[in-house]
Amino acid sequence: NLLACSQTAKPANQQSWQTQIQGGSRQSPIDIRSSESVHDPQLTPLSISYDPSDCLQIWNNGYSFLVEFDDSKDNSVVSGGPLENHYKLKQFHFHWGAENNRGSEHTINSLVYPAELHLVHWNAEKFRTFDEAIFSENGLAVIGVFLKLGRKHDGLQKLVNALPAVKYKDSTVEFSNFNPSCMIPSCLDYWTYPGSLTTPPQTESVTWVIMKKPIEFGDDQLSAFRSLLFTPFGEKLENMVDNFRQQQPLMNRVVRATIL
Ligand SMILES: CCCCCNS(=O)(=O)c1cc(S(N)(=O)=O)ccc1C(=O)O
Ligand SMILES: [Zn+2]
Repeated sequence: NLLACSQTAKPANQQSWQTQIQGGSRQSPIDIRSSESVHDPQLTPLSISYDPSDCLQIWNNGYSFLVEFDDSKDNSVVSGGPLENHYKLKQFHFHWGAENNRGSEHTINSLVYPAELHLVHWNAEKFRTFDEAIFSENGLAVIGVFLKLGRKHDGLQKLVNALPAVKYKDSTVEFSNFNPSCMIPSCLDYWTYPGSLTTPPQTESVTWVIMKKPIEFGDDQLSAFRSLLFTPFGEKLENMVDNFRQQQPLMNRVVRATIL
């Protein structure tokens, strides 16, 4: 048959409506099914150490707000766990919903959280720049932390107070002396799996480390996230909400879990 078959067989769990990058086999986010995760006794605890003086600014990039760090030194790093090298903190950002029943990118047994924090790190032992690491195997390590509604998070309030200054797309405000360690849960148990960025270019360069326990934050703090805008000053007001990607097929990946 001269005509190439246009209907190549798709893996059973790959839906045609998934926003798959061409030929992507390890896309993020995913639903983590705890019963199918593999307890790996060789997974050591993560070693996380951040220097608040590396914190530089907050930037509304029209997709989320990024808190950016000075990655020219070796003071804010993560290592251990599934990571072969030490990775430097570049930025952290969040994903959240317009309503409390959606917002996180990863889910746990289909349980959705109202928001998810991503701390983006790059492998400074193997690559010279962040931009190089984005496009490289083992280039990035992103720590994901779920946020659930409850008590106000005192550490987060300093960040929330700065958000009105970055209401519009492309606005930036100086932001210093913030220690992201205050947003890491006290329980360091995690799941880990090989994945991708969840925003373009969705490169498959990320080792994901998803903390098992959520942190709590308050309704007013989530409302402050939702009062940011996707749009620049002077354009139609579009609230920055629902900035999460649809779940992607697991395909032939295994999610490993710690037994701490
Ligand atoms: C040069 C293009 C950079 C794209 C990736 N940048 S990033 O900091 O890794 C990032 C990661 C992620 S994610 N959700 O961690 O994959 C989301 C947004 C961004 C961003 O830059 O907006
Ligand atoms: Zn993210």
